[in-house]
Amino acid sequence: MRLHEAGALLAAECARYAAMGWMRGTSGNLSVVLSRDPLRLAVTASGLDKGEMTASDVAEIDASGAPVRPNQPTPSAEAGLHGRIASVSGAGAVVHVHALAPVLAAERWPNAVHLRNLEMLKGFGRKADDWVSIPVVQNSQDMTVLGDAFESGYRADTPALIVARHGLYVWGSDLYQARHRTECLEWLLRFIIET
Ligand SMILES: CSCCC(=O)C(=O)COP(=O)(O)O
Ligand SMILES: [Zn+2]
Repeated sequence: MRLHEAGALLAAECARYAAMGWMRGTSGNLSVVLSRDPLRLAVTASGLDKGEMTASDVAEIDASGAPVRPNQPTPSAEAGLHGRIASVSGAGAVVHVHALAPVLAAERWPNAVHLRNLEMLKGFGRKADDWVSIPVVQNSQDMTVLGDAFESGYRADTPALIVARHGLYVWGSDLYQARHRTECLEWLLRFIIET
């Protein structure tokens, strides 16, 4: 996929998340894999209103989150974690939203949020009666620290990470699978808090 095509997809997806209230202010960021070897991702630009993105508001980064082209927008401050997640998991797209439910759940369960016996787990790629634990890591401004915390708790069957007092990461084979998983997991986290 070319960078401009990826930018158009990312802008459209951001508009959907913003409409759901999960990218308030300038929060949240998205990425999609452009190539696997070497790993290159298109990631949303930093500090913009994600509900107003255009196809040009995107940067190409490597696996460490470093920009690989001159004269492009500044990549998301969280680009390094996107690169790490895509590298470790093999995902084709990574979603980061600032929905409230994951942050509330992490306050209540600071190590992992456990889910079971819920039909919506099927929308997260699991069986309804699986035991599913969403890992929680402490927030950090250092993406290497966050990436190490992610990797130490990584399980291939659990494509999500809650960053305490910050937000939610979810990944999938493409932006659509990642969105469907994000929507279902947000529902599950809301359910577990409210019950
Ligand atoms: C109020 S948003 C704080 C930064 C953040 O957590 C985020 O998701 C957005 O950062 P970006 O650099 O991608 O705009
Ligand atoms: Zn964030």
